Amino acid sequence: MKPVLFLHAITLTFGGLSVIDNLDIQVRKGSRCGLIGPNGAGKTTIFNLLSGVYRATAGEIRLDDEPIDDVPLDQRIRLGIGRTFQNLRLMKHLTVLENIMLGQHHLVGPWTRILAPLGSRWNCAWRDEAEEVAETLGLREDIHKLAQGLSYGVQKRIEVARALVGRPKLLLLDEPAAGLNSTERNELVTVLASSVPSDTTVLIVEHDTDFVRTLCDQAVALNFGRKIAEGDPASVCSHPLVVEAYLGKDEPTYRNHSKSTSSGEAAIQRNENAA
Ligand SMILES: Nc1ncnc2c1ncn2[C@@H]1O[C@H](COP(=O)(O)OP(=O)(O)OP(=O)(O)O)[C@@H](O)[C@H]1O
Repeated sequence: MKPVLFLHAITLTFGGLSVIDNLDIQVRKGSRCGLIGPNGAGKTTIFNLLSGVYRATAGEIRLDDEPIDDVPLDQRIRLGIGRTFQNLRLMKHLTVLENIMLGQHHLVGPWTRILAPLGSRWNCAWRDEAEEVAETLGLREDIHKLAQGLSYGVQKRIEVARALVGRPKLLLLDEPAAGLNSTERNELVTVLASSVPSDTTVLIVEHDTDFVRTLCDQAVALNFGRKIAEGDPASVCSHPLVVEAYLGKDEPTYRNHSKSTSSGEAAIQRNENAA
């Protein structure tokens, strides 16, 4: 089967500095693919290449066998590429439902049209759809609350809902578990597993390798913009080059890798070996 997402020989340089180096990645349709690697490895840069923020210096990106390199940023959503962000980007003065509905702009029109049916009795297919997505992400009881008063975990789920309501064929989740406590993280795994349609392909940047092992069926590890391992998540997370990339060669008892204390089968395994 042809991959739904195909990156071939992707290179990106900034002022002569190579950030992504001759990278090949293929992702199967419907896969939940984890993208892991230490800080600065190039993970978010890949998302920025896919969503059109950056253009590769060389190489080719295909979605559903169509090259997308020339498609401008504001048209990528129409190709079916939806994303969330490492740092929350919600309209905090709007309600949960309003925030979610804003993810329908490419399907419905400008925000004045999207939000017009709120507070009215119109039958409105897109409002109903946003409410359904909210329900599947466990947001039903908060739907009319302002985003700004809600917990970080709930706000993270609103971002996922806003991306999902745009009916993406490729969903990019940038560190969905970052900043969540273990209860929120487990809830997120459960709602993602049940709410994302099986034919939606999901690429997940995440430092929390337990999260990746639980949710994903495929993983790719990067370091310095290069692929250092790929395959099933358990093997990738424990691959010697991945362990070394996260922990370094000479620090076997390291416990607190910068952004991800819980992360890392790699980290945990190394600690256990050292104990
Ligand atoms: N616009 C830019 N100009 C110059 N360098 C950049 C730019 N964007 C990213 N980089 C560099 O590219 C490298 C990869 O950054 P990126 O944010 O993709 O890493 P990451 O793997 O997502 O890291 P983290 O886990 O910390 O988010 C870093 O060295 C970063 O400084």
